Amino acid sequence: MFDKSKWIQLPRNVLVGHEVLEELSAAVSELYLSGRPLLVTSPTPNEIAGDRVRAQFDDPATVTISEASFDSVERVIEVGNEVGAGYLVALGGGKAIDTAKMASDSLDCGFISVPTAASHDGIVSGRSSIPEGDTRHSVAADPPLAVVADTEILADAPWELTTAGCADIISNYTAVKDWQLAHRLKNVEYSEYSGALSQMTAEMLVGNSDSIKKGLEESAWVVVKALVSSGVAMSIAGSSRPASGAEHLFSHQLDRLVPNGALHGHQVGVGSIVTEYLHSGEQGEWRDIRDALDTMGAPTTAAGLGISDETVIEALTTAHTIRDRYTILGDGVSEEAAIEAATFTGVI
Ligand SMILES: NC(=O)C1=CN([C@@H]2O[C@H](COP(=O)(O)OP(=O)(O)OC[C@H]3O[C@@H](n4cnc5c(N)ncnc54)[C@H](O)[C@@H]3O)[C@@H](O)[C@H]2O)C=CC1
Ligand SMILES: O=C(CO)COP(=O)(O)O
Ligand SMILES: [Zn+2]
Repeated sequence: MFDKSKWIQLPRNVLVGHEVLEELSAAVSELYLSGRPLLVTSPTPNEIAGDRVRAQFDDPATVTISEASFDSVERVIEVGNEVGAGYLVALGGGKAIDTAKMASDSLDCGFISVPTAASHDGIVSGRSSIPEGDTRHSVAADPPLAVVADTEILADAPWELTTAGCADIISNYTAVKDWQLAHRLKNVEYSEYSGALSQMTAEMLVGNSDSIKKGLEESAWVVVKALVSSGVAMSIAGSSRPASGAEHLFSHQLDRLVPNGALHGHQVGVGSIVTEYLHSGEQGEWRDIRDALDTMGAPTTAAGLGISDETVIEALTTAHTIRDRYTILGDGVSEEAAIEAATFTGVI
């Protein structure tokens, strides 16, 4: 008897484009939500667009957080209960969105994702990525009910945030390879649709790299569409596997070793160069990944990330411990192998 079943949760409304922020309340009223909106944001995004969001609602409440952590999630839940929030509006980068995403699950209310930077593919995903001590949790959470991505705001954001988003997408190449490897070696469930969508998203972004240029609003358009598509791949998979492999473990480890270091997307991009080398060797496609990152203006070296060579090696040799996710790092890469891979690829 066929007894497989699955839920795929996706947003109902996705608005992308010039000045769509002004359509936020219209997108919300389409969702038949009730109650008081609670804006979950961080200081800079609040300054940039907080008033424009608040102006669209009656009696909105605001909570400002400074990091993605379980404490921040608790704070949002507390404020949400205090003000009787009917739904959350997450305004900001990945940290504000992840925090709101997880809090909305506990508050049992929906949330709307309003990214102010095209810097990560958690804009749409049904996962929340929260560090805790020596580990990082990729927590299942409902995806946003709607996404409102205003390309004017995204294009005005510092350019490195957009190149970080590009790198987060390019890292899908190695994430999918790690997922396929785990499927072959560890019988991890693999979704052909999700894997293909994730890979195609990376290919399309690289194929459109000519239109990704500083100062062009069209760049924000191209990148945010890829971020949405990658988030959908995660929702189809029901895990972050299609967009997070060994290169993400490397980045999560860097976050522990160098708190407040480089941007998430930039770290996973550099990680991808090395893990692609580990997958396919000297003649493999690591040069294509490096060149694509370089063309878009994302870092390709330890120096570009502002970290030491030693930190890169420490992160590479310990990244496999961060979570139970089988990747090309297996049960650990030796120091010699890590130095060889990072040196050959020019990362150190
Ligand atoms: N849940 C998921 O599926 C995913 C989660 N993530 C998570 O997202 C986080 C990374 O997201 P980021 O956006 O890189 O970090 P972030 O949220 O810390 O934002 C980076 C910086 O950009 C600032 N910023 C945002 N919009 C701005 C604007 N328009 N102008 C000026 N400054 C602006 C923020 O205030 C912050 O200082 C990580 O914690 C990562 O693990 C990343 C990918 C997927
Ligand atoms: O960053 C992500 C995908 O780009 C989410 O991945 P994690 O589950 O590793 O946090
Ligand atoms: Zn990522």
